Amino acid sequence: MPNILVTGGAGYIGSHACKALKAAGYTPVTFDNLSTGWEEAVKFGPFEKGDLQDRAKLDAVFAAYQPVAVMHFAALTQVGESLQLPGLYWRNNVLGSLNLIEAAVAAGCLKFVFSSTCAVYGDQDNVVLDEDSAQQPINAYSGSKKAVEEILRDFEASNGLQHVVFRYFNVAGADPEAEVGEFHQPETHLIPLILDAVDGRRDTLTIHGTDYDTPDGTCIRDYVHVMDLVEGHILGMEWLEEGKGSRAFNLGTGHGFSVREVIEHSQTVSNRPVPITEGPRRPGDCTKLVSGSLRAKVELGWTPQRSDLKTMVSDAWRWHQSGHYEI
Ligand SMILES: NC(=O)c1ccc[n+]([C@@H]2O[C@H](COP(=O)([O-])OP(=O)(O)OC[C@H]3O[C@@H](n4cnc5c(N)ncnc54)[C@H](O)[C@@H]3O)[C@@H](O)[C@H]2O)c1
Ligand SMILES: O=c1ccn([C@@H]2O[C@H](COP(=O)(O)OP(=O)(O)O[C@H]3O[C@H](CO)[C@@H](O)[C@H](O)[C@H]3O)[C@@H](O)[C@H]2O)c(=O)[nH]1
Repeated sequence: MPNILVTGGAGYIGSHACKALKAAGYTPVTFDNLSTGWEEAVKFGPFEKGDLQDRAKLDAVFAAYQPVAVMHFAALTQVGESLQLPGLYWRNNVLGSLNLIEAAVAAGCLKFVFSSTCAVYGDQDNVVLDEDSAQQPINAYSGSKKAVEEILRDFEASNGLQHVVFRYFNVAGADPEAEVGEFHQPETHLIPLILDAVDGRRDTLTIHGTDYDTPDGTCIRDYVHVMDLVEGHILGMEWLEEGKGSRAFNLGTGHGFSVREVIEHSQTVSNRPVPITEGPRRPGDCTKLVSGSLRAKVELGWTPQRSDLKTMVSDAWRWHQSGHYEI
């Protein structure tokens, strides 16, 4: 089975990608420093503990496993933290990615799949966000992702690095078999926080801002199921294997849900009330992020199967109740 180097394979999305890669006939080799990930989540292939900034370790891993491609999920991902600590984000996400890209090119591994974000488009109200939309990041996190996209383009020009960039909208849900799921410490993502409030792990869910220019005053996001998202990555790998060249794809459903709508669905799925508190806006948040593109569907043949809100919350709830890595 061909090896794929999966950076961030101990994290939320990377661990689901490893499961999908194994099912598709690849061996996922996880490279992760466990800064926000969990060794218990590495279940589907070998684990190499290491930091993206350790070039010698990266070179050794490329030499040992001879991966045919890289899937690069490893990053720091909290918008709020990136506003407080921009240097940390630029160093970890940009210098770390540059190191990885240089190591891949040096090893002759010229197929690269990168986790970017719809947040690279910034706060563009009433604009359809397609892959050609202007990129106007409003925080260091999304700025770091835009920078890595640019680095990839430069290494394509210089070394022929073929890359697929996926700009995710809000990733949600969990493996329906609950082998892996979402667990961040601290958690900042809406759905797991709602479920924590539902089952008493926290007192309340604070709604970050109720005065946005949206129908119910709360932010709107486009939620996509993590299993659908990682299936998109398998299609992205096949795209590169078929020599179709570098391309950027949004991965979202095109349907937006407000924070209050997500809370309502969570009450229905869990059949329990969600205790809420209305709080101020969270710095760095955009009002509305919804994908306006069918490119992944049309060109990759990506057909999301589980990305309706009820299924996403149900799968997250099942995982939530099955026990976490850290117990
Ligand atoms: N979760 C979302 O909704 C979302 C949306 C858009 C984009 N993304 C992107 O998807 C990717 C995965 O996100 P996630 O939600 O799974 O995050 P996560 O924190 O669960 O996983 C990230 C993993 O990367 C590892 N890591 C971080 N820095 C590293 C370094 N320097 N060296 C080695 N390993 C390192 C962490 O230990 C962790 O296991 C990230 O690149 C993120 O920016 C996520
Ligand atoms: O306790 C909470 C947590 C979140 N929210 C709101 O819920 C929405 C979604 O927030 P969250 O789940 O934290 O996701 P985002 O901040 O939208 O960011 C995610 O989605 C982005 C793409 O949209 C990615 O780039 C990021 O990595 C990923 O964390 C936002 O409006 C938040 O203000 C609350 O109201 N209360």
